[in-house]
Amino acid sequence: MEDYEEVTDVFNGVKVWWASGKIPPQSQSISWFPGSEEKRYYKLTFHKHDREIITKSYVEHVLKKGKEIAVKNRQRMLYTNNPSKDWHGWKPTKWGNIVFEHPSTFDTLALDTAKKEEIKKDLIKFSKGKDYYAKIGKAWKRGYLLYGPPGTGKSSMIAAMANLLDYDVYDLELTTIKDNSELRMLLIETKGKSIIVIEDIDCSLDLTGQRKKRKEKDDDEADKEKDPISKKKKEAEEESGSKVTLSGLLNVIDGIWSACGGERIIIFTTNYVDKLDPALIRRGRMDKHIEMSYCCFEAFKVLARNYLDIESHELFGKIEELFVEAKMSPADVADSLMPKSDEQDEETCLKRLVEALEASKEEARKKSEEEALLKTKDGVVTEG
Ligand SMILES: Nc1ncnc2c1ncn2[C@@H]1O[C@H](COP(=O)(O)OP(=O)(O)OP(=O)(O)O)[C@@H](O)[C@H]1O
Repeated sequence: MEDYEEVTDVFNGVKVWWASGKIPPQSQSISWFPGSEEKRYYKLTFHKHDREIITKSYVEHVLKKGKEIAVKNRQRMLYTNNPSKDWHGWKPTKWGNIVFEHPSTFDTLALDTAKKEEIKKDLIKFSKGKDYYAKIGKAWKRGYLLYGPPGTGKSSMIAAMANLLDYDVYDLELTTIKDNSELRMLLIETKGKSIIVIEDIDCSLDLTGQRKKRKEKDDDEADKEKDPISKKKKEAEEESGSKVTLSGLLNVIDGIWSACGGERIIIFTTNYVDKLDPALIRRGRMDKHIEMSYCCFEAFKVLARNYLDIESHELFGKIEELFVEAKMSPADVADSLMPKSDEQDEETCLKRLVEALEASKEEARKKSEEEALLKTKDGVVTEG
């Protein structure tokens, strides 16, 4: 309401009158904060015989609606954890934050429609589950594991989830956390109505190997030197000096953090789901596993609508055929579909995609031929 504005409202058939006003500052001194002493107020007027309904229900209703509107209008934040050397000083700096404005939504996400609906329903059920979680005696949290090759939309999915639920996002970078107690301090500081994301969990730390037996570990060392992911992991670990362990992470997820308030979603992403320790991703911890896979024709149609504003085209038939064998990530499909200049029309972009799909199909064919050849060779060697 503007200053000195008057409005009427009707609640369960009862009419009330609201007026806004303000009390000017008492002192005339110059303040660093202009308007800080000015007091705004609202005056509510109603008939005497409606007193009971107003004091018992209406005021409560107004406060509840007010809170809902405030949540809807609030700016959502993207938090990232600062290295612990920056945690001290005149203001708390464990988490740095910027306004979260990622445009991805479930409408713009290229994904099988049934899968999309299932995920949306799951999220909405969770967000409305306060009483249910209290009734069954479980912490109000839910874990998701998003896995799939690079560029299949894992980050876009997280943004779409945050936008659907109006949650903040905490992007937790494990490699800059010194040890388990720092991890605990960070997670305790997160607020409700938030999504905590640990991206590329397989690369963050050597979380996967912690539970292996010593001997098995030693045997693995030689292989690790050859494997690029293990090598990257080892380098990250050595560089950061982080001592966060798998058991530390699990303790925080299951333990103290669960007990201190609710409505948190935790998401792990990985490109290599097979490499994760089963303890990390078992149901109960990661309640829902979502595979983000290569683009299919249905997902392509969403991208064509987003990028070119088209629902159909004569090239769609050919593109549908090519998607049966070609393996392209939605990110690569999106790149082909995006006009690179004003002269490029939908035809040019679709033709570019057809070429890319044909190249990918050819690559897939060669690969399977090579694999078949290797299998035959193996057979000959065994027989010999
Ligand atoms: N399923 C999708 N729907 C819509 N856009 C997508 C999808 N997948 C990828 N994209 C597009 O490709 C870009 C990269 O995707 P994104 O970062 O979400 O992939 P990712 O799976 O998180 O990749 P990485 O594993 O490399 O982190 C996005 O900015 C988006 O424009």
